[in-house]
Amino acid sequence: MFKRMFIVFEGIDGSGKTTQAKLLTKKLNAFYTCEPTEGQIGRLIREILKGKKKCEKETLALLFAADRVEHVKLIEEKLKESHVVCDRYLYSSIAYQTSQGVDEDFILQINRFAKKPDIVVLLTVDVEEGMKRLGKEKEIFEKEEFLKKVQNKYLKLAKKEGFIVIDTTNKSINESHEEILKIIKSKLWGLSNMSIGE
Ligand SMILES: Nc1ncnc2c1ncn2[C@@H]1O[C@H](COP(=O)(O)OP(=O)(O)OP(=O)(O)O)[C@@H](O)[C@H]1O
Ligand SMILES: Cc1cn([C@H]2C[C@H](O)[C@@H](COP(=O)(O)O)O2)c(=O)[nH]c1=O
Repeated sequence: MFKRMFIVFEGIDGSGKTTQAKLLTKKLNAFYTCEPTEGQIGRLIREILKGKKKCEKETLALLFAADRVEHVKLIEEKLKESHVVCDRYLYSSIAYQTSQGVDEDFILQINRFAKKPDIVVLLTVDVEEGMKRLGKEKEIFEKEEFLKKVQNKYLKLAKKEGFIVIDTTNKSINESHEEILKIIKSKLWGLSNMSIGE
């Protein structure tokens, strides 16, 4: 039977998520979306990430969860029409906010409404290489030591939850895309016997 897939890309800043999520979206004729969203809560989060506004780490965790409540509604709507490719989701909250020192159970509780993705792709990168790829205007989490902690947390989650893990460190954008596509195609065929782009 035909099933539309909810595919999530995760990884530290500079791992190549946006680039790869957009390439896959095009290939699958899917709907692309990201977190933080472009909505009013997402915009407030961006100001905090740029250091223009400050709040407690638990408040930030609650803002990400609130933004996600709105986002899940959109994702469910879009899944009626096509596959959905999402650039960051719940696992960003688990990896980043626990690395900031927020209690993991608190994060899981406030995100218990979150729809489970069908596939999660974790992109990894050597942290120094990832930092080099980023622009000059750094956001609050774009610091080497912090991102190492976040990546370790992601790798633990990947093992527990069965994410697809792809290292982009020494690969070109196209090489990473081909590797992702190959695995996603086999998963899609395995899950629903459907053809790509349907
Ligand atoms: N495999 C790669 N090799 C070299 N450069 C890359 C690779 N993948 C992405 N880039 C470049 O690195 C920069 C960051 O990529 P991208 O925005 O996709 O990363 P990201 O993981 O979404 O980062 P962020 O989380 O900070 O938004 C872009 O300029 C992109 O062109
Ligand atoms: C969804 C989500 C995001 N973050 C962090 C991770 C990044 O540092 C920024 C988002 O910026 P990007 O350019 O889209 O990578 O926000 C987080 O800490 N928690 C979350 O739930």
